[in-house]
Amino acid sequence: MLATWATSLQSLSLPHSRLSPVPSSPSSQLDSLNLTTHRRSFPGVSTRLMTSSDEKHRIERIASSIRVIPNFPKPGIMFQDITTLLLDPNAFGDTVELFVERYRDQRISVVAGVEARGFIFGPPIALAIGAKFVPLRKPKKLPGEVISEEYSLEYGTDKIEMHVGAVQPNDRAIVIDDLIATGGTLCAAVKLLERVGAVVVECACVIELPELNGREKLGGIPLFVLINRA
Ligand SMILES: O=P(O)(O)OC[C@H]1O[C@H](OP(=O)(O)OP(=O)(O)O)[C@H](O)[C@@H]1O
Ligand SMILES: Nc1ncnc2[nH]cnc12
Repeated sequence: MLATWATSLQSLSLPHSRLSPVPSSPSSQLDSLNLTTHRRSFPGVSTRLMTSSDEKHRIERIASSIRVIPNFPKPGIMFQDITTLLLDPNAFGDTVELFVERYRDQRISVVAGVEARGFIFGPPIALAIGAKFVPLRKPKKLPGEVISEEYSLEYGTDKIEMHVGAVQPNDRAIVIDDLIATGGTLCAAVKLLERVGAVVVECACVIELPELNGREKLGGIPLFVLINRA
């Protein structure tokens, strides 16, 4: 099987201090079945309680929906193509739902999505957990005043930018992208948020390429992923 599912998903209790544990008592489980005002439902995302076999099934469905294209965009790269995941409403809905289950009770006020593919997963998660969505964009795309962070690519450098005023000191943020490879992009995203005083609770991706050790670049910020790909 190409996919493995992250051990952190087997239990939704979290191993680090920035994220408070997901409630597990019978009463809080009942609470989690009730839609509150900030937990609006939307197509494909339910609020039922999940068992670990449900989670495994959903993650396998997500993993099998992601197409791998060898040698794109250059020789030697196994490109993880999430556009095929988007063609499958069940897999897309499951993906969003797994993130919503993890973050809905964590008092997250900002979901920051990295251009371009973080713009696909971030907004439905933000809507479902009642947080604002903040786009982190490639240079010269945002019209207002911005702050920028440069980061290294395999060859050369790139930059991402965020609007001044979009995030306030003491906002509690998560950063969403489709994939972490070397970690340079997420590291720059974390720096942007921390520069304006936000607490970055966690970074979250659909896919991790663990051989590239990207999570080590995150300076202690936890990383949550659904799928590891060799
Ligand atoms: O961990 P890293 O080595 O930084 O790489 C991960 C980034 O690479 C891809 O985006 P890309 O830069 O290809 O931009 P795109 O989404 O606009 O195609 C991916 O969507 C991540 O954002
Ligand atoms: N292998 C890969 N597939 C998709 N996006 C990527 N970004 C960096 N490496 C990637």
